[in-house]
Amino acid sequence: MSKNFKILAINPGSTSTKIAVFNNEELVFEKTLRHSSEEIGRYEKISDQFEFRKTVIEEAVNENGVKIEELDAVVGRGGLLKPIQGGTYKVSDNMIEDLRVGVLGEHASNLGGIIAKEIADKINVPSFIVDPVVVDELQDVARISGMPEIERKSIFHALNQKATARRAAAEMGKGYEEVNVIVAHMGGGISVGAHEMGRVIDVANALDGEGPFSPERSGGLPVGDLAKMCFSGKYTLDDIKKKIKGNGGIVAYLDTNDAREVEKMIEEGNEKAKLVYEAMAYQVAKEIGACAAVLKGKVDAIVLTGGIAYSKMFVKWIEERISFIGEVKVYPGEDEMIALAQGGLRVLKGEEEAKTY
Ligand SMILES: Nc1ncnc2c1ncn2[C@@H]1O[C@H](COP(=O)(O)OP(=O)(O)O)[C@@H](O)[C@H]1O
Ligand SMILES: CCCC(=O)OP(=O)(O)O
Repeated sequence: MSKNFKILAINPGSTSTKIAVFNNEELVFEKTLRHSSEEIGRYEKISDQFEFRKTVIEEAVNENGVKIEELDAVVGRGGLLKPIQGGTYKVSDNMIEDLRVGVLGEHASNLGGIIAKEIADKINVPSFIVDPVVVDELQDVARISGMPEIERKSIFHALNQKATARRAAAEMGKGYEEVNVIVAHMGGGISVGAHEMGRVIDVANALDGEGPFSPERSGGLPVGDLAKMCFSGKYTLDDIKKKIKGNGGIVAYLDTNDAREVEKMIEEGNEKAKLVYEAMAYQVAKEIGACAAVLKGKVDAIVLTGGIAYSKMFVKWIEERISFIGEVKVYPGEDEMIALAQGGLRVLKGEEEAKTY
């Protein structure tokens, strides 16, 4: 009989920490802890959230009757490393160093690898990351921004985008490498990617002022007005960065990062909440249209996923504008936890060698 591997999967997002334990691919338990903008806003830097996020993870493991010593591996969501290919990577000291300094910036996922290694090292088992947010498969033409000093970057929900695109392909009876799919992941951050035959050839950078605005990010902005704001003397660089990421989007307009609260406001007749929420759906739809052009109109399916895909109202607003492009598949939440476990399992079972960063 083949060995059973017990794996802890850790997924820090901008508005949540998701934790799961698997026995091979079988779920033992899963827990999602949501973090309000107020709770997250207390921390100056992402690295300051290390203790808080590690503690909630260890508590969840204990509360669900799993002993850390039983684990065979810990797999974390990969963060803002230097651009790399997709796959499973062993967490190494140089990776930890890049995640700590934020070589490509700050995001909660930077803590995924750091916490995974911290827990795994204590019990002498391996730690991995899978399909980090910096997976880069952009086609050359997509790298050109329009300003030579600035190159467009691939920063997105690679783990869930790839996992859900594979699921859509499987539902159509095909392999991921045989289909063209547009994936819109709608969580604390929003990314919309054009997947051509297994490669994400273009994607709006979910983190740094591209694409649709999101619960906590500004998305793309009119750059002339932004430049004026930057040099107005009213703001520091940190202030502007926070307006783009963390305190942007829905948080800036409505003071919450929780789409469910926005829906409550709308039910109570708040017209501003409705306008802003619909504008976010409008921008997602517009970006899906842009990806359809990238794929030259050859689109096998459009996937709507992430926490906000639970919202019937939001999904309907998007569908109204894009269903002419192709079949829309709605996968609320994410397939990230199982994708993390599977990435670790492939290595533990010797089916794949872990990549070195
Ligand atoms: N049932 C729901 N209806 C509407 N929005 C939801 C629902 N569940 C979660 N969300 C929203 O999804 C967002 C978080 O999505 P998620 O993919 O978990 O984000 P992240 O991983 O970026 O923290 C939050 O704005 C949350 O309010
Ligand atoms: C850094 C891109 C991925 C991202 O935005 O994740 P969250 O939505 O979890 O913040």
